[in-house]
Amino acid sequence: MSAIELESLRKQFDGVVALHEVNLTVEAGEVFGFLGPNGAGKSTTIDILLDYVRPTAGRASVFGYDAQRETKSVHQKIGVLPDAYHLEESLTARQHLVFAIESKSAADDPAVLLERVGLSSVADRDVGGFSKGMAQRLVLALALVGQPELLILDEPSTGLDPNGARMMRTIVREENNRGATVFFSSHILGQVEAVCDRVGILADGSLVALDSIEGLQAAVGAKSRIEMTLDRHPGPSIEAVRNLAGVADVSINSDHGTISVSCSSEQKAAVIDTIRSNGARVLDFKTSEVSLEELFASYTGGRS
Ligand SMILES: Nc1ncnc2c1ncn2[C@@H]1O[C@H](COP(=O)(O)OP(=O)(O)OP(=O)(O)O)[C@@H](O)[C@H]1O
Repeated sequence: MSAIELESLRKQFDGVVALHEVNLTVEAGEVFGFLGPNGAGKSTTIDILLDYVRPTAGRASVFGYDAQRETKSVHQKIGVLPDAYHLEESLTARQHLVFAIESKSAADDPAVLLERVGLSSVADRDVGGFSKGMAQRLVLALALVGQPELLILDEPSTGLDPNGARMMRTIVREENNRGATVFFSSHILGQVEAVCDRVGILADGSLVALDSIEGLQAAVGAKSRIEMTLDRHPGPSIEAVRNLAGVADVSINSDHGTISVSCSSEQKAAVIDTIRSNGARVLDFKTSEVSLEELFASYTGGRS
């Protein structure tokens, strides 16, 4: 059974088409990263799954339940960390959790949830005085109430420090290990790369890529990045490098005399030879795997 199914989903706000005919299936048990530049349509998709927004056409379902017609059943399956949330300033973190546990008729222990998100020491403070990161941790704890089958996390790392980001990754893995599907939108691509089985990239309301990270790397044919330090400007050989088969991207940093090339692994030697053929000496070079960040830019035209 699929956890999320979007079928020809379209949303138009007045003059703006936020989603064009989006088709997507997220399988139960997956950790799925939903990526896209600002305004791509990620929050709109999540809002449709929760029935906060109605689609113009098409259908969205969660574990077979129609998001618009069977909203209550859908909500019972989902724990959500929304893009925008409201906390009651005069209530403590523990009181928020107690309330959420009662309203979901769940059996969670608030102390355990507070411990998991690192808020035990501030459990009884009013959340009015919480920092952005502390509030974000609390909202994550609220999303975990009732062991939902599907966790929807909209930009979960917002405001988190590096320890908080690590905690988030640990929780995503723990939740997935107990069987939950995790659907998570993020701009912090390292977060997605570290935990996701598959990613979908949305750009201008259309899904432009859908694959594993390795699959995306193979699809753009650019698995390696070479950074070279040269003794002079590479001159016309730069165009020759750009034209080599298997080269996806070339950028020059004139200030530092460095050039950086994304290419297929087999073309690394050809890239260096082409630079040398123009008389430039390669003083130093290092190679690395292309990051998801670069893949993202290549799919979205660097819009984010
Ligand atoms: N209520 C609304 N009324 C009009 N236009 C809207 C509304 N909500 C979203 N949009 C438009 O729909 C498009 C998609 O917005 P959405 O918030 O889904 O993007 P996003 O991918 O979540 O972006 P971000 O990363 O900035 O949160 C944007 O052009 C946005 O301006």
